[in-house]
Amino acid sequence: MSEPRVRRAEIAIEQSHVDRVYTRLAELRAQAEAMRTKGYELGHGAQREAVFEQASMLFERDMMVFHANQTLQTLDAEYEGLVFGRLDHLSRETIYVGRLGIRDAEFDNLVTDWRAPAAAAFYQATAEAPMEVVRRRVIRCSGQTVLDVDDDVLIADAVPQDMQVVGEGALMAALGRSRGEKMRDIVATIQREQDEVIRAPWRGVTEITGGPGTGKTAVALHRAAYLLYRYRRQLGGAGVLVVGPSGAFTNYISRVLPSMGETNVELRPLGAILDGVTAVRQDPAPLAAIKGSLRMRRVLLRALRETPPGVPDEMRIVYRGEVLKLRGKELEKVRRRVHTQGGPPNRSRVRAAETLLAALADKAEENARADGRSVDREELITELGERIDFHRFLVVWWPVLYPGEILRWLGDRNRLARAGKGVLTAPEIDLLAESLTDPADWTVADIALLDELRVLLGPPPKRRRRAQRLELDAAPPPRGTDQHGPQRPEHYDEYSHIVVDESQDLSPMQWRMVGRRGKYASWTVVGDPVQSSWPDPEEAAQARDQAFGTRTQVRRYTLRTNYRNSAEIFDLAAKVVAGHAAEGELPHAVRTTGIAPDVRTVDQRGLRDAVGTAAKELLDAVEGTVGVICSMARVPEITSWLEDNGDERLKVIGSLDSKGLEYDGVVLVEPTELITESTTGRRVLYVALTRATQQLTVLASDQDWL
Ligand SMILES: Nc1ncnc2c1ncn2[C@@H]1O[C@H](COP(=O)(O)OP(=O)(O)OP(=O)(O)O)[C@@H](O)[C@H]1O
Repeated sequence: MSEPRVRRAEIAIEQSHVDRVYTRLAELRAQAEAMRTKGYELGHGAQREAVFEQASMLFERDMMVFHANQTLQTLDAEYEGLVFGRLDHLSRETIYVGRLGIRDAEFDNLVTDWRAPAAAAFYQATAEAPMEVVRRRVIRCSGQTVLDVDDDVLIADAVPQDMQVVGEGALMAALGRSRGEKMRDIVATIQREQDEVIRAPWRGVTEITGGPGTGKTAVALHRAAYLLYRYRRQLGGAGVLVVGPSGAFTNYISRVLPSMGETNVELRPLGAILDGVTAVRQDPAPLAAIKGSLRMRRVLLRALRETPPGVPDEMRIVYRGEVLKLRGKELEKVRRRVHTQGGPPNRSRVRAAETLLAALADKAEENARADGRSVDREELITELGERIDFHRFLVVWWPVLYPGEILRWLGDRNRLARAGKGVLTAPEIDLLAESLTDPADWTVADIALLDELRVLLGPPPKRRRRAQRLELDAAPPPRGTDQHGPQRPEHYDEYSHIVVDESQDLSPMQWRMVGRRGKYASWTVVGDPVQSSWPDPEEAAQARDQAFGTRTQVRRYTLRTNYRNSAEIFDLAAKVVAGHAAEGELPHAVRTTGIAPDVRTVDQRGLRDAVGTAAKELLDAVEGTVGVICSMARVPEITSWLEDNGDERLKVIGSLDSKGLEYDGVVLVEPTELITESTTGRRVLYVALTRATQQLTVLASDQDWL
């Protein structure tokens, strides 16, 4: 048979299996529906029964409905390409690999879940170590239709007469496909080096490093899905948290886990880790460096011990006809005494009352001594401690404190100078105070400070918590990959597994914030040191190790193949960091397109037209998305330039926000500006240059960046 006819025949064979799978899926769905209906009927019946019977019937109803709903949720996930692989073993046994396991009515396997041990050979078998697999086949579907098949022969001399082999390079085909708004899963083409990381043991810390486009993010997400499948009992209840650099990024990856049937994972950008407040604005690099530094912990601690603005600076109370008076300095001394005993201020009001009463007793004794009298201390303390005017004073003088409020105080330069004395330099104090004067709008770096303050202050009394919420921000916290995610208590800190993506950019204070959520967790940590924009890597490493706990075992993996960029594009990016990356730190790009990056010198006055033209050219040239990447400062301007374009595939994005994202075509505007905007500018430019899968146009008014 000719190659196209063989291919057609093989596609037809796979189509008939895929049809069986979808028929079975419909049956399972109908069964789950029926179970749910029956559960509800049981609930209605219960109303007529005696109380004891009623309770047990309602329990049974809840269990039935719960299980039915879970099954339906799994079956209803968007299974694009439910079946994507097939293994033909030496024993002539065949298994199909797919996004979930399905058995027929006789309990025979129709599809094996890709995470099951039996499917591991689909990713791990090679010609050198074939694991008894003669032929590995990737099946590409659209909806329920098989479009194509692609085979690898692993034991060439064991191919039976009647076994056909078609195609070449399912991976290359997948890599060449156009990109959409959201990242796709890679279950059909996971590579061996990636599979090893995905299936690594779950305990301790698994660290994944590698250059841009090596699939670190994809691997970390598949690992989360794998761990939940294999260790659901250990991990499922407490939950998995995935932390990404920005909302654009978490949105970009949001479809990957649901496409594998996992909805029980929370995705949160760094600006939305703290419940009740969401920040998207980034600080300029020098400011972010101050806010992220561990030194801020001392500054915050001192700030919250200061006298709150606006509290009374004198106390007067009448005791048995005599006025007892504490002046400003004396009150401050009392406040200091309470703080030096430690403990979060919101938990210290009782201690504050005791210390204040002791100071009043001292005062009364002092007065009495002058008149040659004596005072019964015990009596005074008991009597004043029960007085309403004493308590009225106490609540204003020792108010409940909220994180947002303390950070706002630091917008007052004098206050910040006192709190930062010997810790921050004068220029740092100027910069920080200025940034905190506009409190309405928190930045991403502020969130870690607010979270630190939350812990340092301690929880406000219960009935005040609502007020604290409003104090932080009225926006509801982002929850999970979708609304089906579990409802967890506020400031939940018992995740069983935490995935941190783009970890090279977490500041020490952010590590503390994330670490707090995983006191008992195992970790998957993804990063590329060469892409780091953090100025003090050592301090960050220290905070990071602390987040993991001291005796945690760390497993390290490095991915070395760049699957995103064409070799032509990556070559240019590599030039930009030459001398900034160690030998062997840069990955190897496997795909060539024959299209070199287009570097254009433009006149600054003509920039607007040049951007418009380049964007339009790329939109015409590629099928998927086009990103216009520029310095953070230029985003509003360029967005307005392209407003009239109207093509949904076109996005304008600032350099720092482009982390982790990718586009088929990229227009990179004024590369030198990316370098000068940040303290680690070359690395930021390197990140931006490695976002394109197919075509890259660089528009530069100078050649300094090269
Ligand atoms: N085995 C694979 N099969 C198909 N596509 C893959 C494979 N591995 C990676 N890719 C694709 O390569 C691209 C880059 O992957 P990913 O974003 O996970 O890389 P990364 O290492 O996190 O990159 P960066 O550090 O630059 O953000 C994605 O489009 C991903 O789907």
